Amino acid sequence: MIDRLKENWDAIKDTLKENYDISKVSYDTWIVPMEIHNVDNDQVYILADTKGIPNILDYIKKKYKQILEIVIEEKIGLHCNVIFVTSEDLEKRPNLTAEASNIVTPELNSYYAAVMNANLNPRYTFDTFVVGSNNRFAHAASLAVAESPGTLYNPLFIYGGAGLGKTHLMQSIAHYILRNDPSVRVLYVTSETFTNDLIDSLKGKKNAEFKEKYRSIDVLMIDDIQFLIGKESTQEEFFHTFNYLYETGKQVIITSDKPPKDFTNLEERLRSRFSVGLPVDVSAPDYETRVAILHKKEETENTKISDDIINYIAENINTNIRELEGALNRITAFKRLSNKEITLNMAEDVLRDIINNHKEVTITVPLIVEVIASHFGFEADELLSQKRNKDIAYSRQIAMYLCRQMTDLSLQQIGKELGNRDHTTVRHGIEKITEDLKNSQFLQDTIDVLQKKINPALG
Ligand SMILES: Nc1ncnc2c1ncn2[C@@H]1O[C@H](COP(=O)(O)OP(=O)(O)OP(=O)(O)O)[C@@H](O)[C@H]1O
Repeated sequence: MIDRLKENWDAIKDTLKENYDISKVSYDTWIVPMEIHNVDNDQVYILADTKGIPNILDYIKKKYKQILEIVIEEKIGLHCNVIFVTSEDLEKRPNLTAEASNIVTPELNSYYAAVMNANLNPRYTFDTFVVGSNNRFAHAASLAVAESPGTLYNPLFIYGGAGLGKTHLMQSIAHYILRNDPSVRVLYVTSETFTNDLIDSLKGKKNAEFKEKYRSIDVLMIDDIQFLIGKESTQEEFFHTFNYLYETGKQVIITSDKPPKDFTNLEERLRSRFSVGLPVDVSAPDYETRVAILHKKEETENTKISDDIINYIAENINTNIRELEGALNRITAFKRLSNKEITLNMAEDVLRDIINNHKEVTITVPLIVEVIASHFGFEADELLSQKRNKDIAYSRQIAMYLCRQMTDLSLQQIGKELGNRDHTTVRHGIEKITEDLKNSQFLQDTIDVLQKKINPALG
């Protein structure tokens, strides 16, 4: 029977995803890591990943036991009793045959339920967030908002480059609020979900449902707002949702890859709304913070990697925390699979492609200029010169646009490096390309090709 169950395990998970109302984050967090541990007559032992969260097993049981039993019966005809176990249970009692007992208080239970309803990643809490010089201010502001939502900084606008902890910080606020009071209605969505919900509501004439979902809450968190900008009807609806929540004293938290003032085609009224609150930035962590993040990750994953490997990773991956974690994950997986201690030489081998890729993607203005000039058949010097020839001038504006997109430089710095131009000229160039992109697929394709040439890792 265990073989049949194993063969059908993926199909069982797919059915759960398709036929039961499980959010993507819950599915990815709880269902995906589940494995069959054992089958004893009609007792099915399932190994669940508790992510190190104490007492969560009871919650998993309440939520998924019954539906798993139904789907297992449907798929392989086994009328069974599902029992969840954890790897810690198995370490302590390898021949475990009785259900692991976990006591969960009603308060904890309501908190876990609220975390699920709000769409939160259980890992993204203040406890697991490392504070360094790159995020100290953003962290302090987030904590202040968590302590008194809707009163201090509204909206809180967290901005910064990819993989630097914006989502983690934003969700930490939600966890903190819910831990204190699980009845607070918190909702985390990406801009994409917001847009899709709006489109569905327009198609199905379910505007009332949409409004109910987005206006009946106390804390709304919208991730990566830059993807919403420029989509006019979505932007319009967001404006109304935002106003409604703001005027009724509810907290809004937004993340973005850039500050409000840099949204060139963000409607003026939205930009001024955002400016009422507090914009805080997160930047790339320094070496000490990178080491601390890696140690924190070791601690939460309950693994131990030698310090020279941790230092090696921290020295070589310095711009993106997601990549930093990816490197550590790779070492951990390698250690688990090979079942032996990893030396620095082995780690260098295992991480060679990540670290080399990482080295290749140091993007500078001269690199961007070089790529654009050779793509359009000019000399790099011509792009930096004062020549006003139409093609050169347009390529220069593309360079301004890509420098803004692909580096962290300010308008002033870009202007300086692009032949000592004024920042207003740079802003104008970026606005021109942004505007043209709205109507030209050809320009969009050109920009895509150039970006991949500048940063092959994007290919
Ligand atoms: N200060 C930190 N301490 C611990 N982990 C961190 C920290 N900052 C980021 N991380 C981890 O790095 C990963 C990426 O972070 P996150 O998804 O929050 O980045 P982001 O800024 O929202 O990225 P993107 O803009 O690409 O969505 C996550 O796994 C997160 O837990």
